[in-house]
Amino acid sequence: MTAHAFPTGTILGYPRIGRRRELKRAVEAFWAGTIDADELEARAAALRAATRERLADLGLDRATSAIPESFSFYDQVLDAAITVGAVPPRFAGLRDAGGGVDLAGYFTIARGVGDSAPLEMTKWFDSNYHYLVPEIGPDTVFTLHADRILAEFAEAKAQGFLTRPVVVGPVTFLLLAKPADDAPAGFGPLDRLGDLVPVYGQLLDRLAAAGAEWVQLDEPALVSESIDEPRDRVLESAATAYDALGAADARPSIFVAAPYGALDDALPVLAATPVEAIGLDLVRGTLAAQLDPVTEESLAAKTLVAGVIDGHNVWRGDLAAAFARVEAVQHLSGAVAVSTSTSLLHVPHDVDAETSLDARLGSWLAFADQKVAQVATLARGLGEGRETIETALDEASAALADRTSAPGVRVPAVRDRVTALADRDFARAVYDERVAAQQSLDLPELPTTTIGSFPQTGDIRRARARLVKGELDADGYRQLMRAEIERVVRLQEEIGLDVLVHGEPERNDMVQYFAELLDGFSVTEHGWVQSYGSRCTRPSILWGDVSRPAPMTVEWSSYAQSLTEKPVKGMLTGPVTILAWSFVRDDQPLGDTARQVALALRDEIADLERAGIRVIQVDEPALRELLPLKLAEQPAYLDWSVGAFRLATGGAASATQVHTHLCYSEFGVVIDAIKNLDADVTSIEAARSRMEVVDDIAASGFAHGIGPGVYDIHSPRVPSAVEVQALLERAVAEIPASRLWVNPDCGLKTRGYDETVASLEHILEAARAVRAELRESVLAE
Ligand SMILES: Nc1nc2c(c(=O)[nH]1)N[C@@H](CNc1ccc(C(=O)N[C@@H](CCC(=O)N[C@@H](CCC(=O)N[C@@H](CCC(=O)O)C(=O)O)C(=O)O)C(=O)O)cc1)CN2
Ligand code: MET
Ligand SMILES: [Zn+2]
Repeated sequence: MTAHAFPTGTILGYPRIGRRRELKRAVEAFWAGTIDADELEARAAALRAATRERLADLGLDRATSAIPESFSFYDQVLDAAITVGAVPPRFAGLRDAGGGVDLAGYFTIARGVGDSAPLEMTKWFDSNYHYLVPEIGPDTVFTLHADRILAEFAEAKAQGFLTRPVVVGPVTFLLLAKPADDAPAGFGPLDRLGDLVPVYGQLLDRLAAAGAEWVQLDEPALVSESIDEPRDRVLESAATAYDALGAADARPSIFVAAPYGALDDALPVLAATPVEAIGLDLVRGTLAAQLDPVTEESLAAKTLVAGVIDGHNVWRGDLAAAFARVEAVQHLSGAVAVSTSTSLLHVPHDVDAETSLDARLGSWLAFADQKVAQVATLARGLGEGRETIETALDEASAALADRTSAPGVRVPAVRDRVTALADRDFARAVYDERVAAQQSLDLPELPTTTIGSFPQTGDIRRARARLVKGELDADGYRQLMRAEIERVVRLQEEIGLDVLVHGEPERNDMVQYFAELLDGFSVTEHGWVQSYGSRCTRPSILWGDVSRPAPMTVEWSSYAQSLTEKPVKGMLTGPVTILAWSFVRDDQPLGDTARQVALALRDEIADLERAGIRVIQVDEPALRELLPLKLAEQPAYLDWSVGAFRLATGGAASATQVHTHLCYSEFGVVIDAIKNLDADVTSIEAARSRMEVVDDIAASGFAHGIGPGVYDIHSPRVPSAVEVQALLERAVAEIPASRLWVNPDCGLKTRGYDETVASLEHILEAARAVRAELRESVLAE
């Protein structure tokens, strides 16, 4: 093969949802049946074309593979699964004559249909992006379906671009997969590497024939030590895969990207393979101080793609330091390129779209477009000399200095309160004492509840949009939300739930809502970031010291409680999750910031108690997400994160039942941390993995209340009562009924009312049936 020069500036990927969420709207319109597949394809193609032009305008080269083809209709891991033909048998009927699946079929695998549950969804490394988990068994037949990848490359070519296809690499693909249901014990997807790699080989072959000069294979799994596979085997697999792929004659040059941290011992392994370029995350990782001579020699012959612009955060940052990092890499290889540390998928499109943002704050920020421009600047410095970019470096340094001294960044009263904290602030009374005090709640066996949100209807969102636009005044908005709360409370009473919620209609998002009410945060208007599929969030920006000027939730919760005799759960988002789903200041340890947020929540809990709220849930769905990928960093993280939760809840009276909620599975790894949260009741996601997690819980000795989810709220499917009953029976077999709660996997905000009511009714029916079974078995004894 001919060696191709790598472009001097590139990015690992770009947001695909569209500057105004055009893709979300198109995809949802297709699901709703208001546009057909051709129309959806046309809109997606227009979006891709606009993205390429934009990236070229921002300074990425049109002709040298600088622009990545990183589009996806739903998820890049699902795309890879479809590309290699890994369609689970339950979806075999969706395949066409050639074995591929069309767009409708693709979405069906993502979202489920009838009795066929969708692929499981879980967090993509330590981000708030969710991927679909491929299911691989011993019999999965890998066959190439490259039509989409080839079509997008050809589409770019016709537009006058030579782009770089991006695909999840084979090792990461298998490491992120789970064994198919019928796989024998001891089987792991990685066992199939030898069968999968030839299909990637065919893909490279086809891309070369189409004229691709470079292809990017993303291998973030090589960075993570939190992977259920011995490290030796991971490294061996990387060597095997890239030796094999590299050996082909007809192939594009291979760029292996390793975002989300340092490659560490995987760097020598990749260096020893024939791949032409390696991407290093130099924001999270640093270059190893010492590399062995063989590795040094191999690296000298490769292109090193220096990921120095942070793809995971929105700060404009220290551009001069980033450039120095690029220069340091030049000691290793004569061929160095500038890039982002990760795909820009995690950041919004454009700061300039934020016309209401404080200008001073805006000058400290860089969203995707600004980051692309930063890459282009550094690439120019690399090619033409540092002096040609001196002004840009100085301007970034000045913005950084301005940030340090701006009002609100350091508030003495907030800092003094954190400094004064003592051990007792992190602990409640012992659990048994709390259980006794909470008897007054008078709950039945297997108490039923929901996770907090009820469907966010178009009416609710439109009301909020009108409030923002000034078409509805605060009082009118308040009346509409109160009407919604009343409706939700009545509905829960009719269905027969035991612990009610107010339904969270007033929340645009469970983090943004609090960010808008706390000092130290700012929010954006258009700063959308894809969370999963068509769902997006607008992460808030935590730039200063955090404090609570006034109560945030008391009015809504106490109104809901005034409507019913049943306990209404107060609903707060926990400190770790507020941090995880915001863009957080990087000028102090996260743990310090977490304590500030925790104190604000602690005051809110005290106010809720005073208002007569007896059950309070503090959601921490992101506890697992922020767990560092490197084992050595995990204990310190678990210490500050668990500490922040305990600080937030530590002031609650014994009679107040503190709940927490976590979703996105893999609880095994954080089960001790969950225990240490010391909540009275913990609800977790379990339905999509059919209660697998119950084994982990039983084995861990977890001894507080636990509600493994029985309804997968990410899918439009309504589970039958029989199905829910089977899940509950599985749970009762492992967990004492006295500690078991019955609830969905997560909040219901993305569901419609019809599905919600039907599903909750089935859940109640199943709970009653299992309660009856329990009574019978007691009588029988
Ligand atoms: N931050 C965060 N991260 C999270 C989660 C989460 O809830 N929050 N949950 C998990 C992921 N799950 C998610 C579940 C749902 C949504 C979701 O529903 N997002 C909504 C947007 C939510 C929102 O911000 N809503 C706003 C703005 C809504 C909106 O789009 N308004 C329209 C106007 C209203 C209309 O006419 O419909 C507009 O701006 O154009 C509001 O309600 O006020 C969406 O994609 O559609 C996102 C993530 C993990 N990570
Ligand atoms: N209380 C929140 C809700 O029900 C928890 C969501 S966790 C992603 O929506
Ligand atoms: Zn949840």
